[in-house]
Amino acid sequence: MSQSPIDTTSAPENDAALLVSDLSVGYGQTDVLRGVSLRVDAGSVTALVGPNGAGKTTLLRAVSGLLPVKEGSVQFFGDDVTRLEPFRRAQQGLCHIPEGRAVYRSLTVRENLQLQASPDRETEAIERAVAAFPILGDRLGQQAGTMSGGEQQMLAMAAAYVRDVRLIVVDEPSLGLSPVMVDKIYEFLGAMATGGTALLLIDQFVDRAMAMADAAYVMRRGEIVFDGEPATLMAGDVFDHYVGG
Ligand SMILES: Nc1ncnc2c1ncn2[C@@H]1O[C@H](COP(=O)(O)OP(=O)(O)OP(=O)(O)O)[C@@H](O)[C@H]1O
Repeated sequence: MSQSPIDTTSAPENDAALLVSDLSVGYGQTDVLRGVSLRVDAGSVTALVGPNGAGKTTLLRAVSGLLPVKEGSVQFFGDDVTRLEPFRRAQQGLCHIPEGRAVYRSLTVRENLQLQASPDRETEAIERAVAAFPILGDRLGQQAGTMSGGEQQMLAMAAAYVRDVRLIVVDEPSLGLSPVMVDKIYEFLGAMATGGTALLLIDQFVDRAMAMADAAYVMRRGEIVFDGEPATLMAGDVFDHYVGG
């Protein structure tokens, strides 16, 4: 087990899709993350778990640039993006799928996809999204907010598919969905991973997340307390030890 110290330098930096080093982030005067280090290897899946309020969402928001970093750095495929605007990170191939159904509810499915697509590639984007989630093809003219929760989540996930994405950071993709929908979402994530896209995944369905992960991290109270193999974390009472029952 290699729960500490975390070695973020074991491979050349350009083998890392994401390299987070000694990150401290907070809200106002309150520090939430303290000295967090984490790496996601290119083309691999990393799962991040931890109890409620541990700081997982805060980490993803800092990675995609939605929260300012107090100390430490974020590197994306070898480039320091710590101070880069979120849209610049997105242009470089970072896709953040936040918790909840991240769609423009008053726009149609087609309009949502067009907004996510690269300029001049809207038609291709819609074709790719429909190939991934055929149900969206029947709903192109429908207001996104009137679709079911699962359909909205598919639309949100399709954002990762309509442009050239190198790393997806995804926050609780299966929250509130039926088992069938969760299957579809994981099928999609699995296909993205097989295609070579790196993933950083938070999910309360720990078994599902760990089943597809190459690496696992546990966060508690704003600090990483475990990093290692998913199988190690899931063996015996290791998970309970780090995450709590
Ligand atoms: N906008 C905010 N302003 C102030 N504090 C916040 C804000 N958002 C989150 N926090 C606090 O930061 C801490 C970490 O929250 P965060 O949402 O990152 O945890 P999490 O691990 O994703 O939790 P969960 O699994 O419950 O979603 C919590 O104590 C939370 O109350």
